Amino acid sequence: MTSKLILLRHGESEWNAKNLFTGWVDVDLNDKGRAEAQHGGELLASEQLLPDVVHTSVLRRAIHTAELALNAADRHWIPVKRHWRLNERHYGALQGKDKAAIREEYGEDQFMTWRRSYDTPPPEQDIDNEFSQYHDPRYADLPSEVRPRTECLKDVVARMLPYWYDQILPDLLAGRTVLVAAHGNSLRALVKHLDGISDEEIAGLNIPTGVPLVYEIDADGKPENPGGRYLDPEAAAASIEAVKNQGKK
Ligand SMILES: O=C(O)[C@@H](CO)OP(=O)(O)O
Repeated sequence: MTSKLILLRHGESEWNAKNLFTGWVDVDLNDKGRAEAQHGGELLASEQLLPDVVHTSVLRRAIHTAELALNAADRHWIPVKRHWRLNERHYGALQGKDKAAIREEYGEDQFMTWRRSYDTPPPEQDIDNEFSQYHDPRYADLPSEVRPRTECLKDVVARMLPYWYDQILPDLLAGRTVLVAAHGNSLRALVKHLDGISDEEIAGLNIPTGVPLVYEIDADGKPENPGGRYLDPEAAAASIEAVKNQGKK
């Protein structure tokens, strides 16, 4: 028996369009992002991939993407589970900064190390910075040492995996079709785990906005179709290219 796992990165956000490092800043979708989310849901409906449960982060760009996609698939009524462990990577002191300006100031190597290396986090963010979430009430129950001030992808894998094993995988093993609406880097962390991608190779993997990626998960929690299947491969390729080139003027 296999179950269907659908990964959906949120549609374009206001800060994706402005080329700003976002991380845990709670930025909303723009019009293009809303249209992408709706289109993602239409693709699900046309393939009869109908989620039984949805897991999202606690950030509105993922929450709204899930709502728009499920509405388009007529599945707006399914149970929702939200958790900070699915949040975007915390981008530390880079949150709110212009990607092209950072690339210019620090050079391509440092810029790409901060963006895509597996284990080098950006500098820590001051907890009183205007783009810090340290005092945000939605994280009030988290012990202060768990509230990130910066994260590399390795940190995201470590905080995301307990949620995978405790919440998402049990839904799949119960035979449910599961939608995970999340973020570029939290989904890179999950895909790295599912496909067994090495720490080096994961640097080259980007997730497109708003295009469902479907895995068939077996009874051991492993994909029967490694790499998954994008429901709109052309749109996925175009969006992957755009994500890759962020920060280039
Ligand atoms: O700014 C961010 O939070 C992420 C996702 O939009 O960007 P990047 O692709 O550079 O990791």
